[in-house]
Amino acid sequence: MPFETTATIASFGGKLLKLAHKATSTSCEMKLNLYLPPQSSSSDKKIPVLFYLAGLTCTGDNGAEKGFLQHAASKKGIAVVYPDTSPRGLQVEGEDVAYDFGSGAGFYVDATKEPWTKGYKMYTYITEELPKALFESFKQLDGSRMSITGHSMGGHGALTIFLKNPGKYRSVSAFAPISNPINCPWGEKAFKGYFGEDQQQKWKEHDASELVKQWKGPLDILIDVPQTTIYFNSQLTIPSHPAQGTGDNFYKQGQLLPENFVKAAKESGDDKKVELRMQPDYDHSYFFISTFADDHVEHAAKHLLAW
Ligand SMILES: N[C@@H](CCC(=O)N[C@@H](CSC=O)C(=O)NCC(=O)O)C(=O)O
Repeated sequence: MPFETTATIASFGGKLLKLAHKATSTSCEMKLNLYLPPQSSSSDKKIPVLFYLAGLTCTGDNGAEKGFLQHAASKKGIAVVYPDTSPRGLQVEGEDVAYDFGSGAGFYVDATKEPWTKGYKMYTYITEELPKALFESFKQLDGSRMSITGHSMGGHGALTIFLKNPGKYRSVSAFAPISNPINCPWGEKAFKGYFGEDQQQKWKEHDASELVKQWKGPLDILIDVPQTTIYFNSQLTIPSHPAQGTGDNFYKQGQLLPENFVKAAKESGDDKKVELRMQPDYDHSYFFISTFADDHVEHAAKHLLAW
């Protein structure tokens, strides 16, 4: 369906469009933000696209307003898409009960368990319906050059969507991603609800630490996690006691488990480069994301602008 543009806001020399469209996969109107860098109006060349998937409780506004990805995107000539994190207002019983399930918590999967099959199809929305609609409506976007990144639940979405679709995205990176959802409380709750407790194979199909074991060929992934221990290029040191004090409470609670992802990548081959940077003192918030946003856009640009 075509997009309605509800606002146009100047940002870093380009334009942030607030968009809405009726989506079939999610059975509702979906809102999103699209950042068009200055190059999209000053050049005839099509511009590549970076998808930013947000975390629990977010809409497409959190990243657009607080993530600061537009700063580097405007310099590199990259468009940024900020989708919503779930369908809205479907009147599914229980969808607004908890912050970590239902509204604002679609987990970028297609639910197979009732009653969530009604529209909790964020995997299809993000990988198929949204890009198709965008490339039909915005001819200056280059559908053959897409990258993906995300935060927390959105980091899980970015990693799994990239790993499940070889060749579709040029690169992936993540901020504090839920890296092994089948082994953390957030993931267990979501997958139990959207797939069912007995669907272990389905759970694994949406777990980055499982998917990376099956990846064929080289990988180049950037992950930033707020904490106080240093990891670099798969050189793994698992802390016996997670650091206390400042840092990421969700990491400390075992919700993120990035070590499991690095370990799985490392075990699956020497050509899997995962640069996991533990960033001292930062917390899980958008202060962390905005600080390292330039690096993640640079990482995407390295792949999007290479050919
Ligand atoms: N309200 C919850 C915490 C929710 C939260 O921290 N959400 C994060 C993403 S967490 C993983 O997906 C977020 O991005 N929030 C929006 C923001 O603008 O910061 C609680 O009470 O624990």
